[in-house]
Amino acid sequence: MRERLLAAERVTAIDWRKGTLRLLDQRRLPLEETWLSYDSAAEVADAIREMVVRGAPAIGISAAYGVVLGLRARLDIGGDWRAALEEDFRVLAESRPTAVNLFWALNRMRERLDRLKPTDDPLQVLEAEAIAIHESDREANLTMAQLGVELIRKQHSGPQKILTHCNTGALATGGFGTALGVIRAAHLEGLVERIYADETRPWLQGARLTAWELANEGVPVTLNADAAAAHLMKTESITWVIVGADRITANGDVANKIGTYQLAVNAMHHGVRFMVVAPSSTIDMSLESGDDIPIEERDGRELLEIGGKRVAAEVEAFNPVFDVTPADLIDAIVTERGVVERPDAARMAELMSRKRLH
Ligand SMILES: CSC[C@H]1O[C@H](OP(=O)(O)O)[C@H](O)[C@@H]1O
Repeated sequence: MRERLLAAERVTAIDWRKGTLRLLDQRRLPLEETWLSYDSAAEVADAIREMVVRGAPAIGISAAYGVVLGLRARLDIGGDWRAALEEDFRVLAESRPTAVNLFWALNRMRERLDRLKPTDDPLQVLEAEAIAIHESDREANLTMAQLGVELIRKQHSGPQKILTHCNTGALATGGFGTALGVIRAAHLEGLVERIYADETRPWLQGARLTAWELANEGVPVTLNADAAAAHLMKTESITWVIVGADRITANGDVANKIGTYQLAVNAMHHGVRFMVVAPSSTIDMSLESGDDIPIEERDGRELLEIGGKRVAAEVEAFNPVFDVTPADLIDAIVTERGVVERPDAARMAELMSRKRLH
């Protein structure tokens, strides 16, 4: 399956080449494929905040490259570059609050800096670390894709109708995707009859990104309004809801795109299995439960406007962009360390004690 997934790869969102970071501007997809170049940590922080690049793992990977850009600038200036670099770490850490992959990546870059030997070339070492973070995420996605397909096969044979939310594909990660990586692999294995993609208001990651990724690869996909998801579960024999995550806490609660929680409640009601797919860089064992996860609220204009054009009445808008699904509504969490079925604190701790499978 690995080889077929690699052969099927069409899309990437992050390009690090000869010391320059280029990001595919996801605000313009699917109508325009525009790449933007970045030369500083502050610019990368802006790109994350403005969702040029989005998706928990992709945010972490981009921030890691942002640290390298900051380091190069500080070294060029000279002086106490290590102290000056703290400003770059700060602006990157303040870009978005919920996806723990951002903080995981920044901590990993900081730890690598702290292990520098006097003979090391800081720029070379940090660039290698950022590239390793990027490549490790792609590898994790390949591993999770295989584990997710095995989980589907364990419950169902033949083509399935699967519903997914937001975008968890190559655009949200270092490649292949998390939930969408499982869906890609399931399609390659003949396990997909149809994918139902929630449009995912207000930013429309499903309508603009997931539908685009899947259509590009000939995966049968139908776009549906978020409000149609429960009706689809009731009338269309959907067997799985498969989603990503932005932060998973020690007890297995999952923060993900707004609308995920109501999908899980409806999935429970309709006997649809609920799978979360995320690398262990999304797991935050320092938080006991989902109650502790900071939930990002974005500008209400994302609700009041579409494509920059006002569509709503002149009213206040409430725009939290994540919600928390309790562990007891989740059938399985798939990571590159293995699968946790019926997640709880003990099972999450056991998972995190395991080595990565790749
Ligand atoms: C591969 S996880 C992607 C995760 O991130 C998305 O949020 P956003 O588009 O706001 O960055 C969404 O929660 C996805 O599940």
